[in-house]
This record gives sequence, C-alpha cells and structure tokens, in this order.
Amino acid sequence: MAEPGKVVRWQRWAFSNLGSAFTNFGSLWLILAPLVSLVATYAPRRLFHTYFNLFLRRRARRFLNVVDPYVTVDVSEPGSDVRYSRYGPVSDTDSTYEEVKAYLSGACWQDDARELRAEGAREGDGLVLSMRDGQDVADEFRGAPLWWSSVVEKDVQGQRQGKRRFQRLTFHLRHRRLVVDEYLPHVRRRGREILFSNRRRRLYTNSRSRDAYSYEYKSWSYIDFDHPTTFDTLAMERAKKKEIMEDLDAFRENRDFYRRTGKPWKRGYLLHGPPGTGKSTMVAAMANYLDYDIYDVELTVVHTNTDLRRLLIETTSKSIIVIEDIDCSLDLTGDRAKQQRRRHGPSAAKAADDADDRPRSTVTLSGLLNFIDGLWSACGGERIVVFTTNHVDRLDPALIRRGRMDMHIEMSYCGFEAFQTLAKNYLGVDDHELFGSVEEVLREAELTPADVAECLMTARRAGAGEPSPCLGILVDELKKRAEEKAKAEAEAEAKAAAEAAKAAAEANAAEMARGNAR
Ligand SMILES: Nc1ncnc2c1ncn2[C@@H]1O[C@H](COP(=O)(O)OP(=O)(O)OP(=O)(O)O)[C@@H](O)[C@H]1O
Ligand SMILES: [Mg+2]
Repeated sequence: MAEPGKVVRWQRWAFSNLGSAFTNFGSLWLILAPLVSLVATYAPRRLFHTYFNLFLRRRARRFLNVVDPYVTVDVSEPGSDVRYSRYGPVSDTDSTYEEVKAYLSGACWQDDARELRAEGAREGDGLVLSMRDGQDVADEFRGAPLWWSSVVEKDVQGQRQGKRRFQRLTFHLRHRRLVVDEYLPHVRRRGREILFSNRRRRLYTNSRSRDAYSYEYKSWSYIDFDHPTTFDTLAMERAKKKEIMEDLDAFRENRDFYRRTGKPWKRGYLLHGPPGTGKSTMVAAMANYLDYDIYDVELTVVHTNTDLRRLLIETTSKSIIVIEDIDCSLDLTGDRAKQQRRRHGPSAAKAADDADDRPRSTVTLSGLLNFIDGLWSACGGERIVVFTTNHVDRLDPALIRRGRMDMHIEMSYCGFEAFQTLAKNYLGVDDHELFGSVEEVLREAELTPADVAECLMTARRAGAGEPSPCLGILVDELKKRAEEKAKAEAEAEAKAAAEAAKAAAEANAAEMARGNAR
C-alpha cells in the first residue's frame, strides 16, 4: 500500500469534485430534457430510436466518460440466506467479500482510514480491522491509484428490509484491464493468505467408513492443532535438518514450476526408523514450519478404495496427509494375522484375529497408489504426503519408489548433535564439561531421542533443574537405560528363537503325523 502520491492526490481532488461536474451536467440536462422529450413525443418513435442508436449513443457515452472517467466495482457481502443440503445448512461459498476485507485490514493500519471497526476473527484470538461505513482507503497497484470505500445501502426484498454492505473499488477507466486481470486476483490471493495465517491450524482424523451411510456422516473430525515442536527443538543432525527445511521451502515456493512442468503440486516423504526416533515429532515440526493442517489417515478404518478416494477428495490444500506405520496400519494383501505373526508371534496373531470382528478392509495397494499419483492430487494441489514406518524393508518397493516418496528420511538413534538440541530444550544449556561423558555413552549404546528425553526429564526432576547435577544424574540414567535396553533385547531375541523352535517342532510333528496317516 503506497502513501498517496502527487498523482493520487490530484485524482482524489478530481474525484471529490465530480459532484460539481454532475451538478453542471444536471443544469445542462434541465435545458435539454424538454427538447428531448418534445422530439421523443412528436417524432416517429422508431425513427427516434434508430437515430439515437446510430448517432447519439456513442457520443453520449464518450461525453459521460469525459465527465466521469471512473469505474466502480462492488464486492457485496454474501446474503444471509442459508441454503440447505440433505446434510444440513450449507454456508455461502463465495468468500470474495471476506478476502477483500482481509486484504483491506492491512491497508487500514497503514492508510489514513481513522474510523475502524474491529471484529473477532472467525478462528483464533485475533481481531480483524475493517473500515467503518463511509470510510475509504487508497491503494496503488503498478502505478495505478485505486480507492476502496465501505458502503451500506438499503436492501428491500419483498416485505423484508435490510442493509447490504459493499466494499466499493473505484479506479480510472484506463486501468480497467489491469484491475480485472491482475489487481483483483492479487487482492483475493493476498486476502486468502491473510485469512489462512490468521486461522488456527487443525489436526484432522478420519471416522469409520461404516458411518458413511448415516445421516450425519462426516469424513473428518478435527481438533485445533497446537503442537509445540519446531525444527529448532527437533533433535537431529543439523545438516540433515537444514536439507529437509530447504526441501520444504523449495516445495512451497515452486508453484509455478509444478504448473509449468505439469506435475501435481505435491511432495512425498517417507520417514523411517526405530520407535521413538521422532517420526511423528517430525511431522508436527513440518506442519508448524509450513503452517499447514494435518490429515492423519487411519487406514484400518477405511473399508474400500472408494471410501479412501472420498476421504482424500475432502482434504484441503496446504495440508500434510500422514499415514503412520504404513507397514502395519494396513496389510495391503488383507492378511492382518500374517502381520501380527511377523511382529509378535502366532499366539498374538490368533488373539488379534479373534478380537477383530470388524468388517475387513479391502483397500488395496493400487488404491493407495492411485491416491498418491492419481487425478485427485491435481485438485487444488499443495499437499504433502508422509508415510512413517519402523520397517522400511517390509514395504512394497512400488509404494516408496522415488517420485512417489520423493525424499526418504532416516530417523536414527540419538547422536551427539541431537543430544545437544535436547539438552538445550530440557536444561537450557548449550555446552558443558559433562557433555563428553554423555557423548561416550551415546556412542556405545543405541538410545533413541525418546529414551534420552525421558532420562533428561528424570535428571531434571532429581537435579532441581541445575545443569551440573542434572547432567551428572543424566549420565548415570543413560547408562542404566542402555543396560536395560540391551537386556530386554537379548530376552526378546531368546524368546523369538524359542517360539521359532517351538513352531518348527510343531510343524515337524504335524508333518510326521500326516506321514504316519498315509
Ligand atoms: N528427534 C526428536 N526430537 C525431539 N524429541 C523427540 C525426538 N524423537 C523423539 N522425541 C521425543 O520422544 C517422544 C516420542 O517420539 P515420536 O512419537 O515422535 O517417535 P516415533 O518415531 O514417531 O515413534 P513410533 O515409531 O513409535 O511412532 C516425543 O514426544 C518427543 O518428546
Ligand atoms: Mg510415531
């Protein structure tokens, strides 16, 4: 928004004097009107119309253009009429008025509108400033001066009387193309950005597809997303973090590139690593960095590919679509028991099968791939797809090939750089003489950032938040945790080996029994 310059001031002066021009035109019309009506009454009607159309209309318009070379465009407040669909009331879908108001709220701070109105933003705690009725603000676009004013007019519809509000844009006739082709789209775009940045972000989760047939079906329900993690607090090697942030920046800023090359504006990330290495935390950091909503897809409650498509069509632009634990959230061959057996042994598989009386999901790998690549992803664009898994080796290569999952990010055990971030988060220290001892423990043991974070919590409590005692306790805690983990892992391995031996013996016995029977 520019400070009105000399030209703008002159134009404003001319604009405010239009009234007197109209007055002069009015006097002229007082003389001309009886003449025109005389001719109109006594000349043959058709002849008069033909003469007017041929010779006078264009001149009359040119004359008007000289007297008033300004054009106005009204953006009116959506009506209060509520439309109903079979699912209930539907809000007015034209958001232009809100976008223009949001755009002008910036101008209200800077320009000379003194009488403002403040309304609570639809979401969040902010206030949206707008002009009081009758106020105006100046704007400038590519050297063209423009004025916005807030107008209220009486609106009579049948018996009902009400008020109708407009944001009225006034500009010179010669800027008509510029305004229509470039300025108004610019205003809408900027307004949308302002509205988006003012809103609270959301974390959506999908409901069971079975509900799709009930009257009040909603594919997604949401809560406000208020996760504190940022890339600053995420424990990870600095270089890796920087690479991911640069990748996200490039994605966000390259709308035109995606358009030019005919690629849908989406990017896929595969986060893999052991439990507790920060995969879910990374998704939150990404959402906070980009200011996007999150759609957390629970595939196990989606029954068919059609349900999946319906779900995804309802996601909005500027969002991250996450499928957590892709390897076990859905067995893409439909054999859930096999997954359980692989993870926890045969008895767990049987228990899972018995407990699970839900209708089987028939979502297939091709359904999922169509969602990643298919036409829907071109609708609206600007979506990020994230898969997380603990076992990257178990995934179908088709699912994670480059182009689908553009970046594979390994989330690994806590290294020293990651520890430095955690120490800063939990104890507020950047460096300390005991850091060397911590580094030694971390080099020896495979501890996840979640393990280290937990030890830091314990140490913080026991050391009353003082760095030196806390770090001393931390070293002991980390050693203890490393021993516990090693012991638990050895036990799990021995148990798995015993189960495998037992299963092999059972299979052998069954084989022998079959042989005897024959
Ligand atoms: N890289 C990290 N940076 C900061 N905190 C972390 C990190 N990794 C783990 N944490 C801490 O550990 C907790 C668990 O981490 P998170 O849920 O992100 O792990 P995950 O990799 O998603 O595990 P899972 O595979 O079990 O889903 C987090 O709430 C966070 O406090
Ligand atoms: Mg997780």
